[in-house]
Amino acid sequence: MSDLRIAVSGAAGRMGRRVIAQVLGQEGMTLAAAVDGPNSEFLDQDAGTVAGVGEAGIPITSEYGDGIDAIIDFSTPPGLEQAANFSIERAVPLVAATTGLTELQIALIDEAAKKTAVVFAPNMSLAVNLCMKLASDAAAALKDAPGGADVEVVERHHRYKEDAPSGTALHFGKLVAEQMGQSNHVHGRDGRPGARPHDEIGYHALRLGDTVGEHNVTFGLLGETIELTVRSHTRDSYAIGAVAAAKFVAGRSPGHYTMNDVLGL
Ligand SMILES: NC(=O)C1=CN([C@@H]2O[C@H](COP(=O)(O)OP(=O)(O)OC[C@H]3O[C@@H](n4cnc5c(N)ncnc54)[C@H](O)[C@@H]3O)[C@@H](O)[C@H]2O)C=CC1
Ligand SMILES: O=C(O)C1=N[C@H](C(=O)O)C[C@H](O)C1
Repeated sequence: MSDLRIAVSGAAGRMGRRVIAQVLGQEGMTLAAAVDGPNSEFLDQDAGTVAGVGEAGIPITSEYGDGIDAIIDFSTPPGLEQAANFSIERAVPLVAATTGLTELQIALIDEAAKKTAVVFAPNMSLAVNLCMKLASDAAAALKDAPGGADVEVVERHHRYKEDAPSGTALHFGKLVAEQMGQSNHVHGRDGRPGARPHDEIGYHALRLGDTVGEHNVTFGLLGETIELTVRSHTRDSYAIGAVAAAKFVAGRSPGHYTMNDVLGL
């Protein structure tokens, strides 16, 4: 069987470099393209060298080429648009990992899923996706807890992160709200907001040094508290999940697939 040819979007970024390292290190997988922004200082440089894993023979470019079996995108909202448009034009399977997208950009991913197989997830890590399931289960069990359960989501990331709260924090909140029905999503608190209504999920975004990524979901009951915490120590936890997702979507029927599908959760 021939190698799976992967294009990495956001190739010179923190995540792109780790994805390239994974792709180059895996049997049965080839780096077919390394795409970064049109103004990237890394254009024309070797993708493997930029990733710190030795020469790959693939230059970083601003355009996709031919012969791509799947795209893994960890870039920026415009980078995701470019990747999704290419995926739509060529029916190339897409792993969409960029967060902080607009409704229009999400609609573009939906369009791609009509043409090809797509995994669109704010977090590709095994531990985080398992924690999402646990949070959903906890929310279902606590839905009718006596006195009610207050849910707060706290996330910590590195100082360079551009969107807040994280896509993962928002997804935790969505999963909880699907079970418990909260319709009010509050971002931080200030002044005198008054007593906390039950119909609310609070989100709090911390930006600290080089923190890779941490999420905490707290269920506050009357008399006791439950906390779920997941910490990513290395970006490889996301890169490994993304590469597994690329293997999963390649050659699969069009449609949206989840990380639960990929990871068998
Ligand atoms: N779903 C997941 O598991 C994870 C998602 N992310 C998300 O991935 C995204 C990237 O994160 P980082 O690597 O930390 O950011 P970064 O800022 O280090 O890298 C982004 C890269 O995208 C490049 N870029 C800009 N325009 C582009 C274009 N048109 N086409 C291709 N590339 C382009 C930039 O030049 C840069 O090299 C963020 O949205 C982040 O939230 C990050 C980690 C895990
Ligand atoms: O920007 C990051 O670093 C991360 N972004 C994702 C998000 O916004 O949820 C996933 C992970 O937490 C790291």
